[in-house]
Amino acid sequence: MIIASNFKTNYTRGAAKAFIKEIQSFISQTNSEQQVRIFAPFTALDHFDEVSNLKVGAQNFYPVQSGSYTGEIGFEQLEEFGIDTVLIGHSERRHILKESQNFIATKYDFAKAREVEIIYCIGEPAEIRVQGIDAVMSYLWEQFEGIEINYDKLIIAYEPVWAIGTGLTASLEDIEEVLTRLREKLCTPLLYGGSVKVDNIDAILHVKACDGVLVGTASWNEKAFCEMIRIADNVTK
Ligand SMILES: O=C[C@H](O)COP(=O)(O)O
Repeated sequence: MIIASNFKTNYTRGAAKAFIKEIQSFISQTNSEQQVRIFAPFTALDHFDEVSNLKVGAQNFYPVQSGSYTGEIGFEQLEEFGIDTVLIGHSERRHILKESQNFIATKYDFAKAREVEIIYCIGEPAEIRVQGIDAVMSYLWEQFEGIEINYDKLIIAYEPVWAIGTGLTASLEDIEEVLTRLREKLCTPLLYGGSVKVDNIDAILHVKACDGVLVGTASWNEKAFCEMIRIADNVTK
């Protein structure tokens, strides 16, 4: 399964390095088979010791190799550190940074052309959720506009906006219903994100169509993140 941590706007370079080192040694000692991803801030990107099933990725990028885009990070800067996994479409970029679906699709095409792994995030806000599953699915499918889903390095993360950083997790039934409906059209791994923590990860990973999790807040603690990886190791599907 895929167990991913998104640091968001947290962790200094030094703290991120210490975190990644601890996760690497946990994976090595336990021979964990999980595919672990850590999306660190740009300032923390670096060359890290090789642990085959752990990758450090980028939370964002500007869709250029390099150029005159003041304040942005292009692929040249990611390639320096061998970054080959990126987040695209995260709700905080859609809603807070106002990224349009058109711009998200441009970023997607750019990353796909460079053959990197993409964790593509989708999710509905609360006002859509209350309208029921059909409204939720229409909203989610709109977030695939311009996205070529037949890409072998694509992973989808379903993250209801109202569940992100709120402590409110979607019910297991809701997660299962959405992931099952996505599965009808997508053959990529499907993750759930939104207030995943040590106490609920086991149940979420047991949801039939769920191939892993994208964790924010609860992963910002080495011990808790290691515990989540350990729990995932005990889930057999
Ligand atoms: O990228 C991670 C998601 O936004 C989930 O964040 P959260 O675990 O703090 O709810």
